[in-house]
Amino acid sequence: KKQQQDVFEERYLRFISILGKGNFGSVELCRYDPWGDNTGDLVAVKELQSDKKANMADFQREIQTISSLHCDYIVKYKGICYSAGRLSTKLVMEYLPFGSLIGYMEKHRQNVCTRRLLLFASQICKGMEYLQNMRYVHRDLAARNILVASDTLVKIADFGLTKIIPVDKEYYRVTQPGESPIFWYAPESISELKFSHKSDVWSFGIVLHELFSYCDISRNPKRLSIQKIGSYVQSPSMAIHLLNLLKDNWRLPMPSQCPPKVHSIMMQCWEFNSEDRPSFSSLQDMFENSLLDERE
Ligand SMILES: C[C@H](Nc1nc(-c2c[nH]c3ncc(Cl)cc23)ncc1F)C(=O)NCC(F)(F)F
Repeated sequence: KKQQQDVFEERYLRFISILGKGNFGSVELCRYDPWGDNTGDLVAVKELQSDKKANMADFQREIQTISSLHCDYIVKYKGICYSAGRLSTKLVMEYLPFGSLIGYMEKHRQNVCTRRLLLFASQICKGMEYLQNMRYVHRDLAARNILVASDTLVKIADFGLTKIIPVDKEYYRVTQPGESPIFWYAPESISELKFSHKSDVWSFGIVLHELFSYCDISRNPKRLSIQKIGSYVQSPSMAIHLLNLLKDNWRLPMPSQCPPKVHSIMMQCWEFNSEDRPSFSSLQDMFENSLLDERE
């Protein structure tokens, strides 16, 4: 059923600042203020950067995706705003004041304990479990696409690359790679452009590494992989080098002070064969247990 789309009138959408640039759109902080007295809500508004037709189809799919998701661990859809003359649609979402996980960690890493990292990990896992039950594959799960709602709540965002798994298949094969974040990609995604719930599990393992590295830029997956591959390698063959490393069982080095249980969970997410990786529901159980064990 077509969900009742909340329509936001552009004339009441007051621009405040640019929050950032996404896959093919930019997100602005606005206040929706119909009364004109600054009592309206702050909202995050995503609009298509360029007016390329191809992107418009992708953007419509992103709106379709996010408007169908209702989960505490996924950024909330609020509605759409038809821009002047219907030239382009804007996606209106809830505004999370604590910003992206990367920025939050840069600011607060001193007082984020292991227990809180495990809480964030289990919330991302719950969001991914919900996404899997809706037959969606995120395809861009990374700390840069996690938002912080409060000191004890994170949410998954940016559904620009999300695809629906067809009912008769276990995976989705994309046609063109685009500017792919290969350092978050499972081997089968690098070599065959195949994406599945199990390739999202691989990316979840990378997010775990980012979390337990406190999103330290000097230890981020891209930097650590390029250090291993050699920075002289140019991009198309970068993927081949990375794939061969993964075939030879190289994996990202464990973050310092990473609990052994979390180390083992990451390694399970990074099993070369997708069917050997855990599901998000079994990952959820592992977090329930390790949350109980973790003192602090
Ligand atoms: C392109 C946009 N970039 C940024 N967004 C925000 C942000 C703060 N608060 C927010 N509240 C709702 C939304 Cl949708 C974004 C923000 N902060 C810094 C950014 F660089 C974005 O969407 N990034 C993906 C993700 F949302 F997952 F971080």
